[in-house]
Amino acid sequence: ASRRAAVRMGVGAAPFGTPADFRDSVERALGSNSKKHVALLGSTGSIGTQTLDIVREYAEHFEVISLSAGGNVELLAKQIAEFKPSVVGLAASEKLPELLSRLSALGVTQMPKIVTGPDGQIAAAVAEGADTVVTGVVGVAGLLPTIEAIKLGRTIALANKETLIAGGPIILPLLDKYGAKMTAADSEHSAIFQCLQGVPPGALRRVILTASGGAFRDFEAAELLAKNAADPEWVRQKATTHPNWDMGAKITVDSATMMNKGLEVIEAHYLFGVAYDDIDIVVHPQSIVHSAIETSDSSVIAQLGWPDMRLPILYAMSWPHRIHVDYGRGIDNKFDLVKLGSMTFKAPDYAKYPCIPLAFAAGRKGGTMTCALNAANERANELFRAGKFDFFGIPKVIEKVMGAHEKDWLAKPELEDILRIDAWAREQVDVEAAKLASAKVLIH
Ligand SMILES: NC(=O)C1=CN([C@@H]2O[C@H](COP(=O)(O)OP(=O)(O)OC[C@H]3O[C@@H](n4cnc5c(N)ncnc54)[C@H](OP(=O)(O)O)[C@@H]3O)[C@@H](O)[C@H]2O)C=CC1
Ligand SMILES: CC(=O)[C@@H](O)[C@H](O)COP(=O)(O)O
Ligand SMILES: [Mn+2]
Repeated sequence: ASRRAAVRMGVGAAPFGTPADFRDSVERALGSNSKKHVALLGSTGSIGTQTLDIVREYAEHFEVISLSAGGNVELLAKQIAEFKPSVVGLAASEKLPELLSRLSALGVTQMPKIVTGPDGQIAAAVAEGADTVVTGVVGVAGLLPTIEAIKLGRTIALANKETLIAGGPIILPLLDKYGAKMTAADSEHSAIFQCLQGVPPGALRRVILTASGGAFRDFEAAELLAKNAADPEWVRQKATTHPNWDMGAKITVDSATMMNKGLEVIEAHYLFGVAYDDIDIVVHPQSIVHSAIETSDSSVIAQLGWPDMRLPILYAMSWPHRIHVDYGRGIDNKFDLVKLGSMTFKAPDYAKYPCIPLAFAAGRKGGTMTCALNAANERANELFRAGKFDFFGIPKVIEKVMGAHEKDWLAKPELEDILRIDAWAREQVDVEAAKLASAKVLIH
């Protein structure tokens, strides 16, 4: 499996030679006549806007072909005016009139083709002329557009981990069938991917996935329980603020429960073919070591840098090449170990973060269990942010949904099975939430 995954991700395909040869190859591949043509899903979000920062700064290497967004038409209109995509997807159909009037106010005369509703993202993903699809949409809403892009053989620069976690059993065979590549934009997986370049297939022994520890990393489990009982609103506010990264609301809460790390374990398994027993999690509060690998000869290789998502996004778009980045030009400043001074590492507390063992269990079970885990988490996370659910209720309800899914579990699902189980798991969360609410235990 690891050999197949390595080939799928093109590990070992990086150009070797003298630095001058390398520079030549970059210029040939990414020179002004050979840009990457980008379809960007979720252009108005954290990943989306940072992707556009890169395109703006390195316009000689990247060009936007299409954009898609949920409902932030104010920002979407500005992006259309600046990047002049040929296709735009807008999920919130009812906001089309507002988008059109904003475009008119901005003096946009070169109108893109605009597709609304769920088809909007698909239209953006398959837009003619795009070769690289950056998936910055949040949640399983990215599944269908990603599949359609894979069918066209496009490179998927994957930020939208939920799509791979829910759809891994169908996406991996599709990548093989259509010869499409998937590169990693998630910072940890970018680190692993970068460390793997030049590592021969079969020589990956272990992955060391680093975790910031999220919003509650400085609390003992009992202390956090007591705080939650006394002031759940404080816990809710804190859970939606990440100590190191400026990210969307859903992933920030996933980081606080450490479900984000659980999802990343499954993501690493699917991307790199690494067995669950060979994935370790280490809490590293500074988020400088973005992850590491151990090779078969016991060498440990890590990737380091300031916490700045633009670098992993850039590499996911420019792979297998590395473009020249001037200090301060788009990406964070020069990395400096002396300025950094020190780094710390500790083991995660699984009692405090039950989402991690749940994700390992779902991953080991495989098949549709990761879809059930992902959907239950998405819904529980949403209810928590809406103030309808308790922080500690998130893992409890996910565990219940996973248990209930055992009887319908499928090892080799079709797309229809994934969509059905995703919907079912969300409904189950609502059912469980209602029961818990009547017991006045977990809902406020
Ligand atoms: N942010 C980060 O640093 C990192 C994010 N990721 C992953 O990247 C993905 C995006 O995260 P992030 O950028 O933080 O999230 P945000 O919430 O900041 O952005 C989400 C984007 O998706 C759009 N969107 C939401 N729902 C839909 C829908 N149903 N149809 C179409 N578009 C939709 C939003 O549009 P609108 O706002 O217009 O409604 C927005 O553009 C997630 O899967 C996350 O796990 C991974 C690593 C790091
Ligand atoms: C930036 C990024 O890749 C996020 O997934 C980040 O890793 C979240 O931080 P945690 O390590 O707290 O989950
Ligand atoms: Mn990450």
